[in-house]
Amino acid sequence: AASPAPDALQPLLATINERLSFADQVALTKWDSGKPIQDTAREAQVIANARKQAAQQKLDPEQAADLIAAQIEANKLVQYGLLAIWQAAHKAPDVPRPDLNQIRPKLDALQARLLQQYADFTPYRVDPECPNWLAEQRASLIKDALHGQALIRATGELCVTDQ
Ligand SMILES: O=C(O)C(=O)C[C@]1(C(=O)O)C=C[C@@H](O)C=C1
Repeated sequence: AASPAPDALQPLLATINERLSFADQVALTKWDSGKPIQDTAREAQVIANARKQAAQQKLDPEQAADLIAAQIEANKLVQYGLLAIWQAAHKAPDVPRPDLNQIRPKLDALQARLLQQYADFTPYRVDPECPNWLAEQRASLIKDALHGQALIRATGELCVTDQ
């Protein structure tokens, strides 16, 4: 029988999903401000933080950077998708939203946990069952097509299928 998913996977996916869920709030601030979704300087800062944090967590800085880069790509995928929907509708949801400078510290705050959980899962990335575990556990987190695609993007490099 196939081996069950390691305990390290579920918390990692929960944190990946938590980070992704901030994309909706970020997109609303960008709708309001008209600022571009892409903020290259901020991305460089987030990734530089990941490299620094990796050193403290027995994690290869390049792998930490790659993981966070995938999270940023997934975040933008949600934002572009939502902005396109709101543009077509000429309106965005009328819900209260924090400022971008209140959301960014929340993204920063979960990053150490995300990297720790990634470090804990690292030995299982090469397991031949990894893609099956991922497919199974992702399914329960998907709330709609857009966020589903983004979660697929966010976790697209978690399993190492050849080397
Ligand atoms: O902070 C922002 O402005 C975001 O849109 C969030 C985020 C991220 O995922 O960290 C994504 C896209 C930007 O290019 C920079 C950072």
